[in-house]
Amino acid sequence: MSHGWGYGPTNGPDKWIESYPVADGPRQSPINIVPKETQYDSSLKALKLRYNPSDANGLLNNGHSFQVDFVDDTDSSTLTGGPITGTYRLRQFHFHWGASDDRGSEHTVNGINFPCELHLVHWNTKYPSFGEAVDKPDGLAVVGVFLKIGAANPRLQKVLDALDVVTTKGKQTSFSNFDPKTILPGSLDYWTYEGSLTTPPLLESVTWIVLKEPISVSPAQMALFRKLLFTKEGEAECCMVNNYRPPQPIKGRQVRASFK
Ligand SMILES: NS(=O)(=O)c1ccc2oc(NC(=O)c3ccccc3)nc2c1
Ligand SMILES: [Zn+2]
Repeated sequence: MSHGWGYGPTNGPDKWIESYPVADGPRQSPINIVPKETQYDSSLKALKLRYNPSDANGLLNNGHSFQVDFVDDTDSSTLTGGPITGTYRLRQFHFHWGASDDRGSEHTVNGINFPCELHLVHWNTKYPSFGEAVDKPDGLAVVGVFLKIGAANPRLQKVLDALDVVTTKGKQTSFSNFDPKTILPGSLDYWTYEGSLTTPPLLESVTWIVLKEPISVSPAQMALFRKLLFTKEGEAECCMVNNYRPPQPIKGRQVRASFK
């Protein structure tokens, strides 16, 4: 790709392999989850998510999505239990969404797309930093949460209300005192499998933990995501929509379920 990767016809997911050959590797993400083909594993532990709202530290339009960053220099916001061993620290969360409510998620369930998917990105503290962890097979754990069209979700509103000042690539704004646990569903039942980052560099370093229960989002709230732009201030505007990679080949991987 002569220019940076993206989601358009000339730099989108089908082109990423030109610069990132791992794109057709053995453990790529996302995948289509077929519940009937998953295996219940009674040895899987309950997820333990312990987040400190004061670790929230800004909101950024990175040109591919927007992310809420977290201070990750102590174990104050962590993921433990679940399918992982040890302690993983929350670094950021972000979303993927569609141009319309019929698509936008990265993972699918029985081939069904959701309009949006939340990713909470954690790194393994057996490594000194995110940068050291990002290319290790057990380096990252990402919790994926589906958003399903329904009633407006008041817990999302604080995040969505911050978007109007970060519409263009590179814009950031202060964002603090936010507990990501408030945007998780009531049940923490999950599917888990070994996968990758879903955007370049597509590193095969992610233990995926996809929650079975979606959270709600209203059409009006989805419209707020779609007011963001992929482009910088002053450039020809390109709406930030369809920033999702389609499901990738399972290549013999087992998807385990934490629930019957
Ligand atoms: N869609 S995804 O698979 O969850 C996914 C995909 C690609 C990602 O790159 C990063 N980088 C940082 O967070 C970062 C953290 C600290 C410093 C620099 C970058 N997180 C990612 C998550
Ligand atoms: Zn993501």
